[in-house]
Amino acid sequence: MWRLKVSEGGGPWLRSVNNFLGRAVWEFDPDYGTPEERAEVERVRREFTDRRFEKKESQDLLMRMQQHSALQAHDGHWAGDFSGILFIMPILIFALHVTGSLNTVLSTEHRHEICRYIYNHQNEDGGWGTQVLGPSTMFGSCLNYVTLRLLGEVENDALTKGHAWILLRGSATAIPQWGKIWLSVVGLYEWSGNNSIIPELWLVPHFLPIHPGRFWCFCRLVYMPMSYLYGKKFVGPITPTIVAIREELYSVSYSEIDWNKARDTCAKEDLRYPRSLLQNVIWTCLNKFVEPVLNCWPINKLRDTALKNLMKHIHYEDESTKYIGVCPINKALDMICCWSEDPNSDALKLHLPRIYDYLWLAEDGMKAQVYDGCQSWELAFIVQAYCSTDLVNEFGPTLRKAHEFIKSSQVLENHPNSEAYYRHRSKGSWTLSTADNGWSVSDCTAEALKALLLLSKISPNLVGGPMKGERLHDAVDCLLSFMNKDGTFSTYECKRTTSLLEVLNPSESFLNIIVDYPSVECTSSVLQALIMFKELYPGYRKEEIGKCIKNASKFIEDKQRKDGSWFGTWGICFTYGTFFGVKGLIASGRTYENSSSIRKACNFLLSKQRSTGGWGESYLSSETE
Ligand SMILES: CC(C)=CCC[C@@H](C)[C@H]1CC[C@@]2(C)C3=C(CC[C@]12C)[C@@]1(C)CC[C@H](O)C(C)(C)[C@@H]1CC3
Repeated sequence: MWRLKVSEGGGPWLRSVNNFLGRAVWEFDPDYGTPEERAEVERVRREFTDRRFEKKESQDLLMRMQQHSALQAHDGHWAGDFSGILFIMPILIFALHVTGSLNTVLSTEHRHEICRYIYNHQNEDGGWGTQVLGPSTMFGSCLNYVTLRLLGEVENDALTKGHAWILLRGSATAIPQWGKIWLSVVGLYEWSGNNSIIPELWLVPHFLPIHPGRFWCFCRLVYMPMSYLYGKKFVGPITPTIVAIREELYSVSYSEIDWNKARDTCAKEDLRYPRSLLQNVIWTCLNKFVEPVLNCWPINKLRDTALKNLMKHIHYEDESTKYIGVCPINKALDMICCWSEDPNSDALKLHLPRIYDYLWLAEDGMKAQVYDGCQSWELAFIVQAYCSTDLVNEFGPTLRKAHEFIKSSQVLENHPNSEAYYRHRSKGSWTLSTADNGWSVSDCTAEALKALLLLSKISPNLVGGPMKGERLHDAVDCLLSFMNKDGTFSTYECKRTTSLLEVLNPSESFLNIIVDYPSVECTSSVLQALIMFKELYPGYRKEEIGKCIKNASKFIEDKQRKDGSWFGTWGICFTYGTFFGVKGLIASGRTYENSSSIRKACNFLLSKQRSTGGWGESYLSSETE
């Protein structure tokens, strides 16, 4: 039976800054579990599959069975599923396929569970969505179809239906940009059918707004390996399976495809953000003029320099995240880059055991998470919830373990030579997940600090000793370092460039990915943390904190919409945004009586209450605003 291993790791190829705290990995142990327990696992799996079209999310039943009496893991955190995006497992499988490590990293049981998941989440029309709840797209369908084929699946009804879906809607030539790039990497699409992702862009002077070092970290780190692979025109091993899939994905034979035409084709199911005229002009110029010039002697010497530079940055990212990466996408792509540089490299060996950090198991099968978890973030809220009840005395041991977890998950140092690699300060911060991930986030730091400050008010006999003053100061220094010029807060870094550059986003699938925009959520979390800190430590960086509180609350007030709500970027949209908007304003002294913002927010929330008494919202709010 499968078992969840928490805070474990070891061996020569797995490194950690804090003994793997928070690492949750599923392992198959054939001897584990009683016959009754195994029968129960089978039962919940069957139930999921039988009802898969009505209820698309799993309920994490296998984890709940493991944790028996309570959900908290022995290391203090609450493990759980953090998945839902259907293009992440494919890129991980592509990376394993390209590097020849599919069967060494994934056991037969892993592969079996991955297929179970993909089949369970195939839509009734035969395609796959970009995410579990969504309608079928070319992106989701092609990538999941190819993944099943790479995992050795052949000739069955599900594949036949998937295949038909793809061919009926214009075939894989109509996959959006990211799909084109990934299919090119595994040899299922030609690089000439892609738009340029010029590696030389990284060589422009850093003071220019267009330097990728100024882009939002996800965009920067995902396009970094993409650009490397594009620059090298890298193609993985052309195995007999790849040759076979080439003939399945298209309506004409692979050798007859018009790649020039394919470059600008995108299925209507996938075209969320069609390109503007200006964008078309830019991409045509890049493809027709810039790229050919860059390929001419002697300018083409630049490409080598550009690629070497990119690889240096890729190694830095891998090392500073202990080979986890800032997200699974860049992890998988970086892994392919490392392999293309040297198939026997230590870097590749260090990448492999970190694949498991992204895999999660539930009754619907094995899925890929969007991050290596959200341990620190969730734990901070759970602690705050406990502290808001009068049950603290009854849950001393739970809070003590959670407290220990927060203290041990703080990032203690900046990454070496961080500025040269465009990294923001990390000393004193918390990540969304584990300390090994290493990427500090403004609001994750704020919420962890809030939890610590609340715990510091409870007797140490009950919840353990408070964190040392110096480390609290590090946390506050780090929070202040995240402040934008106007007193607002973005996610991982400060806002570094202008939104005019969004014109360079060719993805068709994602909006606003070039700039790290301030959000009401991040600004509110930091505001609350600073106010709570100021009450306990009034003297520390008094003026800056005071100014920050003023600007941040003003930003929140200004961002409120006419109907009293706030647009939330990072959760299900208006309900989530309003929750943060209100909490921020209340923390800074606004009340129902003295603030029209709060009154408007109340009216908004009351107007959205449902007849059952609760609140809910469609995930489509974000897209349709
Ligand atoms: C689509 C791609 C590229 C896949 C990787 C997904 C990441 C980019 C996403 C997944 C989860 C994600 C939405 C998240 C965030 C950033 C982008 C993430 C990491 C952050 C950390 C931003 C700040 C937010 O306030 C909050 C902490 C809630 C979220 C958490 C999830």
